[in-house]
Amino acid sequence: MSMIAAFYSNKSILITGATGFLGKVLMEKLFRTSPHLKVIYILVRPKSGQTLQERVFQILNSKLFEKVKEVCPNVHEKIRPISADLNQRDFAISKEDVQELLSCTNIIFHCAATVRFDAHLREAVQLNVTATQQLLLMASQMPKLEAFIHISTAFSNCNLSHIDEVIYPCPVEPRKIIDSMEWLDDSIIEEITPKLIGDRPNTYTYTKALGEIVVQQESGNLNVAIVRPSIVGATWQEPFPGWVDNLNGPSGLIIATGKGFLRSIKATPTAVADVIPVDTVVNLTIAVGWYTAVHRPKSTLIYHSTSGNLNPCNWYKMGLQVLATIEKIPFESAFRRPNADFTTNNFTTHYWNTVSHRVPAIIYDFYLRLTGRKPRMLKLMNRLLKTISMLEYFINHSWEWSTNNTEMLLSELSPEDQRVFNFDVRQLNWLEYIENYVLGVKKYLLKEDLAGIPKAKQHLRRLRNIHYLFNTALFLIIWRLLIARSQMARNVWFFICPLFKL
Ligand SMILES: CCCCCCCCCCCCCCCCCCCCCCCC(=O)SCCNC(=O)CCNC(=O)[C@H](O)C(C)(C)COP(=O)(O)OP(=O)(O)OC[C@H]1O[C@@H](n2cnc3c(N)ncnc32)[C@H](O)[C@@H]1OP(=O)(O)O
Ligand SMILES: NC(=O)C1=CN([C@@H]2O[C@H](COP(=O)(O)OP(=O)(O)OC[C@H]3O[C@@H](n4cnc5c(N)ncnc54)[C@H](OP(=O)(O)O)[C@@H]3O)[C@@H](O)[C@H]2O)C=CC1
Repeated sequence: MSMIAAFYSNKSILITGATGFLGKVLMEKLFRTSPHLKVIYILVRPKSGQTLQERVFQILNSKLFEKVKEVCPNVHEKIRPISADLNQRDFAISKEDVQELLSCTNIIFHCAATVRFDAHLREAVQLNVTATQQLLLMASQMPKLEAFIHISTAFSNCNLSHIDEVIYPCPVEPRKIIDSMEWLDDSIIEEITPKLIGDRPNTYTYTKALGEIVVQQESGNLNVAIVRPSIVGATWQEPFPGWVDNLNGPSGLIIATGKGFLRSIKATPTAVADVIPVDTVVNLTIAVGWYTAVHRPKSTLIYHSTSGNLNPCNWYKMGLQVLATIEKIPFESAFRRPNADFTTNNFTTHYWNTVSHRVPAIIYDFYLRLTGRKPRMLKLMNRLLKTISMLEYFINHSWEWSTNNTEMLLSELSPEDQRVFNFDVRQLNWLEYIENYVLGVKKYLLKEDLAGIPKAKQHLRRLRNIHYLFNTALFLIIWRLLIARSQMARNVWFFICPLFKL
């Protein structure tokens, strides 16, 4: 029997961000390995016109939770959605719910955050700093609380090239930032944001770093730990390989590549692609909750959930495997034949963005107009290029993260726990993982049936023929124009004609 699984039996757990990518997998794993846990409280806000119940129903009836329903048939009775909005003071949680949370909670996993790179600083501070501060205040009033696990990011200190499992200071105290958000108007905040974030690329990484300092400064006597995942990708093994449910990180770019939108991206091919499977992050997080509660370390421990120093893969290898898999398992209705490459300097990036992205989009929009349809391709391409410009920072830098605490924790686990809560990324086979990731993007993000592969391949053959025809026609038009204007071209033309019986 797994000691960690047994630890969570009869426990009351609070997960923030449980409706997110990481939160869903965390909830699924807890229910599947500790079906006798008492309750999982999840802070949920109404979204896209769905009520709390509808959102929970949708999650529990998703493919991700299929196995849970076998081992924990009454899972719907053990999940307790609590209406909350982290944007509001006190999270807009009812007094009754607050009382229940304060009196019953044993473990907190704080996953909620805004992960948008372009979030306004006010929004990012509210969600990634102030909300963390407020949750810590709530936690300090929980008599039964055994551990508070804060999910940060390995990129919170991405302005450094070597990052240890420690909390680094920020130039401005979080409390001063939180207070200034109370009275500064948006335009002034926008003006000072570049100065505040300094050499960090966006408000996301900056506010995640501030959130860590708040955990350090405001945890009081709480038993806290911080987990820092790098680029969280699809599941490696459980509950099944390749599961992913959002466009963040590599997923969106895999789609853009497979659909033929993305033809080039500025990357450093040899840079470490520090992707970490979401189930690996979750296994580490659950083990951290157990270790923090049972062993009660004297200080706040930071755990890096990264792959680069233990089992490195680079962007070149990842990109090649993405393309190879798409070749074998194409996506349906591609705009163009998938074919992408990395650029390594700004000039070629701008050149290929014009030639391979914007000009084809303009031509296609012209075709849409001719056929009486609304042009949309250039707008979509520009949004994709904006997205890529925000992601490029992370694929043109390499970082070294130490993983002493994570490796220490792995050594503390029994063989059974190492099997059940496997976060040993050294066992990861990258080619297999990337293939399953692309397959998962097709099945779980694009909702494409594998039975459609022959049709998708036929569509690609058609696109190839159209591509050849277009290039041939373009060549002939240019050549005819040249012949009309150049004696040299005429001489060459009349020389080669008999050779090829033209
Ligand atoms: C030699 C061989 C070469 C082979 C080359 C082949 C290429 C292979 C590609 C695959 C490998 C490369 C992968 C690299 C990417 C990895 C970088 C990830 C870095 C994350 C590090 C930090 C990790 C964290 O701690 S949190 C991570 C989570 N956050 C994110 O990932 C970013 C979140 N997203 C945003 O911040 C926004 O989307 C933003 C700012 C990027 C764009 O905002 P905007 O409001 O303009 O657009 P949206 O409405 O959000 O979306 C617009 C449009 O784009 C679609 N989309 C959204 N995200 C992505 C994405 N990541 N990739 C692609 N497309 C995306 C979205 O669906 C929208 O489309 P619509 O049709 O309009 O809905
Ligand atoms: N994805 C990644 O690559 C990485 C993620 N992380 C960290 O992991 C954690 C989870 O990330 P991930 O799952 O990818 O992010 P998602 O965007 O998928 O999930 C974010 C979660 O936070 C919740 N949330 C956001 N705003 C509010 C709000 N105002 N009130 C209540 N809940 C809110 C969302 O709820 P709702 O569903 O209602 O929007 C959602 O459940 C974050 O702390 C992130 O920084 C760290 C490294 C990498």
